[in-house]
Amino acid sequence: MSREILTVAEMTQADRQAVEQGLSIDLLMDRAGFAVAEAVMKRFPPGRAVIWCGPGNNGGDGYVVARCLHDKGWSVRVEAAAAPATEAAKRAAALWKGETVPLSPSPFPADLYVDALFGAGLSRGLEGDVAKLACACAQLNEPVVAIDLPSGFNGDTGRRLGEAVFCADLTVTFHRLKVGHCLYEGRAACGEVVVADIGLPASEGTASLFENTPDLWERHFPWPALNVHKYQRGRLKVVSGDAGKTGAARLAARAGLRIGAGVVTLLSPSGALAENAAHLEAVMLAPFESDADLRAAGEAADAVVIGPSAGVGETTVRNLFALAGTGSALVVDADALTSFRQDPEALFSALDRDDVLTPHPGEFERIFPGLLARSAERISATREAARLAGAVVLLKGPDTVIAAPDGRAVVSLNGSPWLATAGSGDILAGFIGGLIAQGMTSFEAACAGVWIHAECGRAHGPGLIAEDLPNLAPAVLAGLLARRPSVKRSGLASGR
Ligand SMILES: NC(=O)C1=CN([C@@H]2O[C@H](COP(=O)(O)OP(=O)(O)OC[C@H]3O[C@@H](n4cnc5c(N)ncnc54)[C@H](OP(=O)(O)O)[C@@H]3O)[C@@H](O)[C@H]2O)[C@@H](O)CC1
Ligand SMILES: Nc1ncnc2c1ncn2[C@@H]1O[C@H](COP(=O)(O)OP(=O)(O)O)[C@@H](O)[C@H]1O
Ligand SMILES: [K+]
Repeated sequence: MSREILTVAEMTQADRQAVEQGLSIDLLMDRAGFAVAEAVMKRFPPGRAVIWCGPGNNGGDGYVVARCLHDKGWSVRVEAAAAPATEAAKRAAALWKGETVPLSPSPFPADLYVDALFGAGLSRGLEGDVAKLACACAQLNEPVVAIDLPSGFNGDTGRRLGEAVFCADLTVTFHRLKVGHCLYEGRAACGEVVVADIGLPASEGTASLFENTPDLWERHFPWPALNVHKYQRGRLKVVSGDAGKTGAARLAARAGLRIGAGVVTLLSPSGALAENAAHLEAVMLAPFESDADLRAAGEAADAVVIGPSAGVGETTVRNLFALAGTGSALVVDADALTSFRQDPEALFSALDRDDVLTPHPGEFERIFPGLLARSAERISATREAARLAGAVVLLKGPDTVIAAPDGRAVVSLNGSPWLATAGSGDILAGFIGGLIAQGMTSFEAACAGVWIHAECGRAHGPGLIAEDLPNLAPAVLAGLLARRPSVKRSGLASGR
């Protein structure tokens, strides 16, 4: 099942629906606290726990955790930042039979700490002793478990509400992931994230944001038919830069071939032909002299990647216009984006809805100046960018976001810093181009490309360089193929 990511308002709505359907807040709080205690007991041996409780329902959950852990033999100390202020929290606190002491700004010695101060709906920064404790919390060697979200973060943006924030090794949230778990810095502060089912009614159809998992796109993955020939597996072309700047395009071309495009051709300026020829085997090579040549090449392709080391300037602008007029879908990356920094509108008017822009934040700023800074977070910025461009936009980074002009949006959670290496974005462009060439729709190809790219990065880990990524794709693809229910019937499993 694909995982929905909710805003705080959507979570409140789910909450309200549950109450309307007769579920009591006390029952939900009990289940929430029990789920946190269960997650704790699964990971940590019994010992001394300090529970930091806030005045709201997040604190209410904390009193339930205290009760559950105490019942299981833990030695529990409850520290309250303020007296319980909601009716449910008051009742939960009353059921805690142990002592409750005022919050200490420096952590009392313990084996484990629970941050039950504030949840994802927090609207202002931490202050006073709570803020002091947050700073001390960062220095703790013992595990910290956050209920819902580490306190101090905005659940809708992942941004800190003030200077001081808590950080955790484990975060247990309820019903669904919230945006604040998925975007940095909130994401970095969460540690492992567990989404506990507390019996809220399913909100299917209401969320407009999803985690990028194969469930979203694997039904449409372009596995080859048994009797396919190479041209039917898709024709991808990649535009090379001039002599001395050709490696990035070759990386993209190789990635496109690895992800399954049947025929991949590097379109090379004549002056770079010898250099490219010296480094290519299965990837084919075709020269171009003019934008008319490129137009003809674009007509005979299913997808074209333009941008990796293409060169910034008029030539790339002309080349993009030539390709944009053809029937092939474009993946517009790197220099092809930067070439339009003076006139992004010209790029947008040349694009179709099946084209994909793949900027990193620097390139994003060049073609959508100020948009990231004036948006609440990168998801709304990417959605707006897709609407403005009339194309799929993929904003790269540790929390890559993919958005379509119709408002669909997806966040990737499987990336790793090993991907932050020169040329890694070129491989991603090639993966996406290769999938589009095979007939996948552009939004799904972008999602699948990002997911596979990240899985390759994880599979390799330390020491990864961009050249490694295409060679890691076969194992990731094999894993995807094995998930396919009809894999035996397709004949692909046996390789017959
Ligand atoms: N959704 C669900 O289905 C379920 C949700 N559950 C749980 O409920 C939690 C949400 O509870 P919540 O709404 O009571 O919010 P929460 O963060 O506990 O406290 C807000 C309080 O803090 C106060 N306050 C705010 N900022 C402050 C500051 N900087 N410094 C000091 N005070 C500050 C603010 O006061 P005010 O702003 O009015 O002054 C208000 O009193 C959620 O995270 C989850 O754990 C579960 O029980 C199961 C079902
Ligand atoms: N810290 C990180 N965690 C996860 N992914 C990252 C991180 N930093 C970069 N990436 C990913 O690595 C790739 C880098 O692409 P890009 O910046 O275009 O590099 P290049 O231009 O060198 O190819 C993108 O897919 C991006 O999402
Ligand atoms: K919390």
